[in-house]
Amino acid sequence: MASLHPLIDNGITPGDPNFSGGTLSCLCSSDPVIVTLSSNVAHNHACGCSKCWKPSTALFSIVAVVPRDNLTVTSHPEKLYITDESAAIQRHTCRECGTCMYGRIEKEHPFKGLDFVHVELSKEKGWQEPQFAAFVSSIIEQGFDPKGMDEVRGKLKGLGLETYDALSPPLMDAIATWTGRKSGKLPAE
Ligand SMILES: N[C@@H](CCC(=O)N[C@@H](CSCO)C(=O)NCC(=O)O)C(=O)O
Ligand SMILES: [Zn+2]
Ligand SMILES: [Zn+2]
Repeated sequence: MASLHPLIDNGITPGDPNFSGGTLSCLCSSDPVIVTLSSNVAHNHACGCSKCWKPSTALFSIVAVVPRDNLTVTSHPEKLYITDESAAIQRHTCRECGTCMYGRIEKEHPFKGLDFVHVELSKEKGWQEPQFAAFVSSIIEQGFDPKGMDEVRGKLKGLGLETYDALSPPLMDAIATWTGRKSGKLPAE
């Protein structure tokens, strides 16, 4: 079967709960963009959506969040551009190597304040390991044969990753809570 993602194809290595951050580098062989994170990430997951950056051979991205105040571009910010200004998550991508260094939400949104990052861009060990697989059915939209979905879901479950066709229930509940409060159907916090 095609690679799910190189970080998980051969099993999942648990992260270190005491890990306190590190650096992400783009794939340019010279003058890479470097992003420094001052904390570990949270909600790390495999994402099958068409928008998240992933290695060209992988079916899924591995993407996590970090508070935006914990993220700084420490080298070559001038190489970054936003791939899709209209998307909720504005993905700041290296214009030379095409690597997404972080995704930031600027509009009103339940996850505003969190940046989306890819820990495979770091040499350090200890980042939170993937917790679940999201938007699994979305790989079909990108050309994956629907007949192979049982195998994909089976492989993800075998790795200990529960599979969802949106985000995980706690994240979907957080989105719905935000929406309910905004409309007034739920009391304000
Ligand atoms: N089927 C679509 C789904 C795209 C989608 O909604 N992606 C989610 C998850 S990205 C990280 O988990 C999302 O919130 N996207 C907002 C954005 O990317 O701006 C597809 O595959 O394209
Ligand atoms: Zn680059
Ligand atoms: Zn995604």
